[in-house]
Amino acid sequence: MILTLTPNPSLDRTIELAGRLERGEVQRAAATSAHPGGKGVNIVRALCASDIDALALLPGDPGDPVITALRKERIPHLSLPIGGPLRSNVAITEPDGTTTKVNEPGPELTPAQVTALLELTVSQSDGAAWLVLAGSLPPGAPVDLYARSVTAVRQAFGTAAPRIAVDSSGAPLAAVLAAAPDLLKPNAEELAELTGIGDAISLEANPELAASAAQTLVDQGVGAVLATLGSQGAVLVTAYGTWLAKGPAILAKSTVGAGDCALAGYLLAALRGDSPAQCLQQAAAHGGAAASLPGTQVPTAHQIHPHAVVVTALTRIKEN
Ligand SMILES: O=P(O)(O)OC[C@@]1(O)O[C@H](CO)[C@@H](O)[C@@H]1O
Repeated sequence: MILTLTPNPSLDRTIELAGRLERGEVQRAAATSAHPGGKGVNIVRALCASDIDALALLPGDPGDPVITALRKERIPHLSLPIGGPLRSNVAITEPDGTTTKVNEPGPELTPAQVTALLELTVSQSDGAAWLVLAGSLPPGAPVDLYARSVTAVRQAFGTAAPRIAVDSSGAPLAAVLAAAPDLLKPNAEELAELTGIGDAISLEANPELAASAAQTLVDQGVGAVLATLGSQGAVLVTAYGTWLAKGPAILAKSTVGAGDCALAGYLLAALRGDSPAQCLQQAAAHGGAAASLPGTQVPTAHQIHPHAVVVTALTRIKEN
């Protein structure tokens, strides 16, 4: 089973425009949609679409639109009531795939609610294969919440603890490095910010540079780094080697949630015991399929084509 924690979930509203976004103008939406979101929620939606046993943990009252939608969509979840509304995030998409995203900060959690969320995460980790700590932290959550979660889960279960993946950004991502998670899933921008190497544009344009930035994280004790590089594919760096994946060119409809689907692809491949290169291939296939769908829609099995993704070993240090 794959467990995810999303401390700052959202109702993701997507507004599709028929033309370019014009700043300062009144424009009409061609279509709109709303889905329960937040990175860990998207990962569970993507895993369920591939028939993988998964559970999303999140704050949220039973009547909150996010929780209501999760129930309606039959997405397995456990929510912790917080006595107030979750946030709404807005994505505006243009016909060429350009997406403009505005994310709210989220509701303020009390120290007791943060503790309850951490305790729920530890108790639900019993028997899980993976725990994914995902997204930004809401106001009130300490910046090292993910680092504390890694430590608490490992203390509780020792060698039987789930492997732990982190998909976050900024200070919470930097703070978790000290806890040496098993997997990090940064995009190019997050990787550049975390390592101080290059920037989003240079890392996407130069996967070898992205791989060497990711290598610095593995050298610091992170188990593996899956770095998604937008249309340039993805790289995977582990203690066993470095691989680059490149999928066929796609017409992107919405990149929102594509990184989450890439991580879901990696995890489902890891769960079935695939090699690192195959996990990367599945990640790139999932991510590409998600980007070709509107909004935060997740792909189903027949929309995902791992064999169309070419994986190249950049370095191979040890057999595994
Ligand atoms: O504000 P955060 O937590 O960093 O990101 C939240 C978010 O942008 O991430 C998902 C896409 O990855 C969306 O479902 C959601 O709106």
